[in-house]
This record gives sequence, C-alpha cells and structure tokens, in this order.
Amino acid sequence: MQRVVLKLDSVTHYFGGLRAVHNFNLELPEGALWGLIGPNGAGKTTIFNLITGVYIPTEGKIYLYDKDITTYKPHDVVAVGIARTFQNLRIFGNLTVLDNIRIAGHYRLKYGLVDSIIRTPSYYKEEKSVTEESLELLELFKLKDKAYLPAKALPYGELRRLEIARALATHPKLLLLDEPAAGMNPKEVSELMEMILWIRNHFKVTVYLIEHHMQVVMGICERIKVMDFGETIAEGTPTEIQNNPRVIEAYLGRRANVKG
Ligand SMILES: Nc1ncnc2c1ncn2[C@@H]1O[C@H](COP(=O)(O)OP(=O)(O)OP(=O)(O)O)[C@@H](O)[C@H]1O
Repeated sequence: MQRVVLKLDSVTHYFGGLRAVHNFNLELPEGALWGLIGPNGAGKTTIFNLITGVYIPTEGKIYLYDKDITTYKPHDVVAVGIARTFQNLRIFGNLTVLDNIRIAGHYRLKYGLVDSIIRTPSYYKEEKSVTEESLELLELFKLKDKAYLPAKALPYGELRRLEIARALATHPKLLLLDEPAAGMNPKEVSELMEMILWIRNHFKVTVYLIEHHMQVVMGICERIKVMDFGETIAEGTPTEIQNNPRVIEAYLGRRANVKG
C-alpha cells in the first residue's frame, strides 16, 4: 500500500469569528498529484498556510508521514520536507536569479555560525556544493543563462519557473503550488502543465496544488477536492468533479464563463 505523505485530520480554523476552514480531512499518498479548488474565499490558501505553519489550526492535526507537525513554525516545516510557492510571487527582485535559488539551498547546510565567520573548509565545501546544485536546477528549468541577472529582469513566466525551482532547492518531499498558472498566457499554461508532471517524476515529489485554471486542474490532477465557504463539498476524479451538481452550482457554473 502507498504511504500517506500528508494527513490533515479534522482541521478547522477560525479568524476571530470567521470559520475559514471546517473539518478538513486529507490523506495524500506518496507520488500523488492532487488538486484543491473552490471559489474565492473558500479557504484554499488558508489550508496551505495551516500546512506550512503560517497559522496553527484552531482544531485538528496535521501530519507529514507519521510526524505531527501541527504546531511547527514555517522554517521547521521546510526543514521536514514541505516546500511551497505563493499566489503572488515572492521572489527577491534585487538578488540574482542564482542567489534566489542559493538562499533556499541554505536550508540544507550543516555548517554553523562559527564556520561561516571564520570561513572553515567545511563552509567553502558546502557553499560550493549549494552553488553547483543551484546552477544544475537553473539548467533544468532553462534559466541558467540568466543566473547572474537580477531576478527582476526576468519576464513573468520565467519568474514563476524560478519560484518553483527555488521551492525544489529545499529538497521537499511535498510540493504545494498555490495558483501556479495565475497570470499565464495559454502557451505558458500548457508548458506549465507538462512541467508539473515532469517535476513530479523527476524529483520524486508529491504535489498538491490550488488552481482556478480549470484546464490545469482537470488536465493533470488525479483527484480533486472542492471547497466552498470553508467546507469540503466534493472530492473525486476530474470527471466526477465536473459532473457533480453541487460543484457545478457552487463553483464551475459560477466561474465557467470567466476562466473555464
Ligand atoms: N489572515 C486572515 N485574517 C482574517 N481573515 C482571513 C485571513 N486570511 C483569510 N481570511 C478569510 O478566510 C476566508 C478564506 O480565505 P482564503 O484566502 O483561504 O480563501 P481562498 O480559497 O484561498 O481564496 P482565493 O481563491 O481568493 O485565494 C476568506 O473569507 C478570507 O477573507
């Protein structure tokens, strides 16, 4: 049987009096590519923020494999193997493309503060390996020729690629993508779909994604969960979801004319 990478057990979250997420359950198997959809304000990003330690759930538990990570802080969540990208890009524009990746690679370094101050051999060795690996990642993501440019010089589609590459530099077991197709043109969207499938196989990573772009979700996700007003209203294969009357009413019908 496949192992469960991420488990959310009856997770509920309140912002003051607002119940943003109610009784959310998930068992994401190793190697899966699953999606989370729902109208604006449904609670999707809150789920990602709960998984990544931005918020601690009001109720319920979160596990990575068998480890209870419910109260982990964001940097501890990265250290145990969860990486994410954001709805609005969070790239350091004034740093080079390479340094954006190198920063993420530093999560894995073992040298201490003293090593870095007095520049011990272990410091140089690890720094070299982070740089080499970052350049390899840039090559895989077709960004190596831009390694020494400031990130802000990159066009939008390349910035999105850089953000995903940076997430992978932390060597995650689980990759969370929050609206990766946002703002992309149709050509970029179909390239993105291929890239996500390739990433899952190449990096042996489990992927959970939030997306409003129906072509992406229906095209690559094996299973989809649908939220509305913090509640899970449906779960199933893309075909099941597309034919679910509750989903059509709550989401697809409402949005089909906009982005379908
Ligand atoms: N930090 C916060 N403080 C108060 N309310 C919040 C906070 N973050 C989110 N909310 C509220 O929680 C609800 C769920 O928001 P969330 O951002 O998770 O929705 P979403 O499904 O990701 O929406 P979108 O598709 O627009 O990104 C919304 O009503 C939102 O206004």
